[in-house]
Amino acid sequence: MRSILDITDLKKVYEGGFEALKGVSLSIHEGEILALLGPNGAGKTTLISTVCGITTNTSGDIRVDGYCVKDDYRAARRLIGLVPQEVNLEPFETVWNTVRFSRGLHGKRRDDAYLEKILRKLSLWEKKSSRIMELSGGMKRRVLIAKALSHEPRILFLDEPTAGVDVSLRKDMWDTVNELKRDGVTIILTTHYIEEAEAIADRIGVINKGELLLIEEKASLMQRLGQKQLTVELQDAVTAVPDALSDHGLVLSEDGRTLTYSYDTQADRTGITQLLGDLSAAGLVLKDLQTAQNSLEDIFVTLVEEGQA
Ligand SMILES: Nc1ncnc2c1ncn2[C@@H]1O[C@H](COP(=O)(O)OP(=O)(O)OP(=O)(O)O)[C@@H](O)[C@H]1O
Repeated sequence: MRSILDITDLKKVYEGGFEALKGVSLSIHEGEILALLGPNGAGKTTLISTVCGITTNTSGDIRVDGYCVKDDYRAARRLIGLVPQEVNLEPFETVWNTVRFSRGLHGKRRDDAYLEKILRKLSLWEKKSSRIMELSGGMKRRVLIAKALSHEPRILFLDEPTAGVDVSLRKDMWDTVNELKRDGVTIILTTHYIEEAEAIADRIGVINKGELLLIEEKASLMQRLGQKQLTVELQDAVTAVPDALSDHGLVLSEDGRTLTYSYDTQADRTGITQLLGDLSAAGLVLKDLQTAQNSLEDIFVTLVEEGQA
């Protein structure tokens, strides 16, 4: 797969000595959606800001389609669109002028047909003459995207695109992001919402305390780290897990009615057959069985906790 952004050993030490990025290396594949997950203060915004030239890196190398962000700033920056976390629009300006000025700022020739296409795609065409202050929060966020796309970038950074946005708007945003991907735009988004990464990302990177803990295909990550749980509902409550079942690592619920067994989905043997035999031999009558896959959230929490330990 062709990479469109290569970051090598990126370090950022802020004035005052705080080390926000401690040597991050990653490559972004052209056309993918990468979600960067991490708790508050992990370094996600710092990473985006250094790639976009808003802050300078202390050391390391950043190349956008081969162009060095330091030595070839203009060529590199032209390929990037940034949708910032904060809505930073001029309230009295119209939607149309906002995107037109933004295109001009990047030194691109006027192309009203292209801007119309972008506004239509983002369902903003009907609002092109409205002033920003007249728009809803969701529309303002879409204007930020239109602005970021105004100079036809190939990589779009979205810094927490759905922070504080209600559920239905969040889903709209995911549709928009997917559509941009279909148009060939490479997308890197940061998020606190694991469900967001789960819903739209092709690959997931986890950052904590300035370090990239992992970067992996979503599907393989979930399969590799995902455990499954088998929950057994008992006909009659028990006060403790019978001794004969102690090898299975079962967890008894507080009401004594359910036993939970965790198993590795990748293992050759899950141990379920043995468990069911032992349950029966222990005289327990089963009322119901359920299995559930660990969510990305469980995986993420475990990773960050391991990193902190
Ligand atoms: N200008 C600055 N000067 C000093 N420290 C800074 C500066 N900007 C950010 N930091 C620190 O760097 C760390 C990483 O911040 P950053 O904003 O990159 O995190 P983040 O992962 O984007 O967090 P959030 O999810 O809360 O936005 C934080 O501890 C933050 O306080």
